[in-house]
Order: sequence, then C-alpha cells, then structure tokens
Amino acid sequence: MNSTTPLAIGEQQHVRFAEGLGLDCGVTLAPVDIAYRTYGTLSEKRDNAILICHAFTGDQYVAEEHPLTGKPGWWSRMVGPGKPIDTNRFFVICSNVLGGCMGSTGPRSTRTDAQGNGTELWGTAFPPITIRDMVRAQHKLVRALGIEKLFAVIGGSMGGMQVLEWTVTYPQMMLAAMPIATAPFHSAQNIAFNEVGRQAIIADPDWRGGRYWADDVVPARGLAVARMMGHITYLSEEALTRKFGRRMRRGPVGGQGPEGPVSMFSDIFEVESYLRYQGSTFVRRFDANSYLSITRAMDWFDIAADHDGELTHAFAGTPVRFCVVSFSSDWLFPTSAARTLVRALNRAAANVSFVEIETDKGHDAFLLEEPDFDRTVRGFLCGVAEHAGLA
Ligand SMILES: CC(=O)SCCNC(=O)CCNC(=O)[C@H](O)C(C)(C)COP(=O)(O)OP(=O)(O)OC[C@H]1O[C@@H](n2cnc3c(N)ncnc32)[C@H](O)[C@@H]1OP(=O)(O)O
Ligand SMILES: N[C@@H](CCO)C(=O)O
Repeated sequence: MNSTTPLAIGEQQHVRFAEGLGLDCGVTLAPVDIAYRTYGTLSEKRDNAILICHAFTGDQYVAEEHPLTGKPGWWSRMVGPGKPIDTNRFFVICSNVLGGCMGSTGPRSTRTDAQGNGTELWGTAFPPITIRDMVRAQHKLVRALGIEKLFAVIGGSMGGMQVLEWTVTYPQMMLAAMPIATAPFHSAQNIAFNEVGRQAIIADPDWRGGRYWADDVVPARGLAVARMMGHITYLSEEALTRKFGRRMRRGPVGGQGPEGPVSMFSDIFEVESYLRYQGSTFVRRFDANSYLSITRAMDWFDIAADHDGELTHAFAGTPVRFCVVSFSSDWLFPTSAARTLVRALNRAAANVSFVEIETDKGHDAFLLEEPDFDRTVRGFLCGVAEHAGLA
C-alpha cells in the first residue's frame, strides 16, 4: 500500500463499561462511556497498536473530518497511509478523554442510577477527575479491544501528560512513549492561566451555577473569553507578529468604518478579530463544564508528587523507550520543562532521546506543518519497530 491508500476507519465508536471506573477522588463513576476512533488494521499478533492521546480541547477525530466543524482531523497531517504515523503499518486508536464532551462520559453526560435511568446531566456534580483517571479509562478501552501491549503511546500538551501517566501506571503495557510539548507537572503559570479561563466562564451570568443546560443556554461569552486567552498561550509573540503585526481592520477611533463611525469597542486590530473568531468557533464545539473539569485535571498533574516528590523514582526500572519532543518557541510547556523530564529519565537509566524542534510557531506547533517534527516522529517509530522486529 502507498500514501494514496484510503484511510481505513474502524466501525467501532463507543464502548460502555457498566461497572464504571474508580476515580482518584474515591468515587466510582458508573457507567463510563468511552467514544473512540480507530484507523488502520490491528495485526494478527496485536502488536502494532498506537494510542494517540489528544490535547485539552481535542477529541477522537484525529484523522478524519470533524462531525461538528467539518474540518479535517486535528492530526490528519500526521496520521494516515504513508504519513509519519503510518496507518499502513500501525493500528491507531484515539479516544475522547474522560471529562470530555465528544461522547465520553463527562459533565455533559446524563447522570444515571443503577437501573440506567436518568434525565439530569452531571454538570458541576461531575466528580473531580485527574489525568490518571483519563488514562485508566483508556486502559480499559485498550483491554476491551483485546490489546495486551501497545506499540506506542503518543500525545502533545495534555496528551503528553497522559503519555507520561501511561509510562508510570502501565509501563509493562507499552513499548514506546512520545511525550510532546508537555511537562511532568503543570506549572504555576499554567495553573494561573487556567484559573483565568475558569473565572471567565463562572462570571458569565449564563453559566447559572453550572446548570446552563437546564435553561437551554450556554455561557458563550465566558467560554469564548477563556478560549481567547488560552489561544494566546498556544501561539508565540513571533507568530502573532508574523500573522498580524499591527494591521488594522478599521480606521482609528473617530474615523469612519464601513458600518459607520469606528467605536473603541470594535475589533480594530486584525489580531482582535482573529481572537474573537477563535473564541466564537470554539463555543460551537466545546462544553463549558468540560472546560472547568479538564483544566482542573491538568492543574493537579504532577508525576513526582505521586512518587515521594522525586521524578526519577517515577521512572525507576522503566522498560519504555522514550522520545521527548519540545518546540523552541513554546512558552507554555517550554524546553526547560522537557529537559527536567529528560534529566530524570537519564537518572533512572531510561532509554531516552530528546529533540527540540526549532520553530517560531509556539506551543501549537505540534499541530502544524513542521517537517523536522514529522521526521522525528517517523524516525522514532521506525527505529522502535525495527528494534522490536515489527513486520
Ligand atoms: C491536539 C489536539 O487534540 S487538537 C486541539 C483542538 N484543536 C485545536 O486547538 C485547533 C484550533 N486551533 C487552531 O486552529 C490554531 O489556531 C492552530 C494554531 C492549531 C492553527 O493554526 P493555523 O492553521 O495557522 O490557523 P490560524 O491560527 O491562522 O487560524 C485560521 C483561522 O482563523 C481565521 N482568521 C485568520 N485571520 C483572521 C482575522 N484577522 N479575523 C478573523 N478570523 C481570522 C481564518 O479565516 C481561519 O479560519 P478557519 O479555521 O475557519 O479556516
Ligand atoms: N490547542 C490545543 C492544545 C492546547 O494545549 C488544544 O486546544 O487542545
């Protein structure tokens, strides 16, 4: 098969675990639904599966048209026949995270009793979840698909947190790990940004104590502002300058625009218009209570805290092969955080390589065209496959 082979998309999309899932907070969440997509074919030996973990607002539509936005999958560039994560060779799984809003159990799911009856949504009564809870849910899915060992677990940003959690919780269940644009703990600055986003949502009168769905409204303004602020952190000063500089859509205050006098409240600069657009399109595809729940899960993430405060202990004796990737202009999950991780892995005598990609695109560079990054992903997977004797 070659790169023109049509993408083989699996039929399965959804699995329900009636017994539920024990969460870090002590609650058993039941039932638990996991929505997922698969691409490619599982080998007879079941040894070619790659789990892709999505970032904060991503979902399972990694390599196919998104059902709400109509846009290509968020990693269509990376996943497919002949692509760096080659579906001619690998069987790719991607599931919507626990707490998400694209089919997996989350605040927007109906809360059911033991008999499966229910009409109310979870909303803010949804129990607090952690990155480890997300990974436990993925682990159930992987086992339900009949896979005992994953070839690799790969993900960027919050997806990278899940990759790291996989390596410490289920190290025997995976050959390789590729944590991208991530960190072993969420920094004070990142928690601070998340808190601003949460407060923007909560301050919106349409949030209604988290019960907005009961009144058939959404806190659109708060959620859009949260995304606008978050989106700035996903880019870089250089990228914003390159894209927009100080370009204006409308003349100076007091002048005349196409719709009349220019108000100081208009989107005068192109960059403002861009952010407003990013905010408004986000509201159409994401749930505000999921935003609250998932940002908290990220804030709690701290691998060392669960291992006597020593990151090295988390990886002691790990059999996993790591390739850690960072991007030079990423100030949200900077290269320094990746180095902290790599140093701990080295001290644990882990098998680790580290690549910093030179780019001005900021944190979201992992979602964009970056030939060096593509080569890194392809090279690492090919190397591990050869070493493991994968056909
Ligand atoms: C890993 C995961 O799980 S995926 C996570 C979920 N998905 C995302 O986060 C994707 C959403 N994020 C993005 O699209 C990010 O902007 C990026 C950085 C990844 C994409 O970057 P780029 O491809 O360079 O797109 P860019 O940031 O320029 O945005 C383009 C959009 O802005 C619009 N736009 C550009 N300039 C302006 C402007 N001045 N005013 C209004 N709109 C504008 C474009 O029309 C385009 O709209 P479209 O998406 O409807 O086609
Ligand atoms: N832009 C991506 C990455 C953020 O970390 C997202 O929204 O999920």
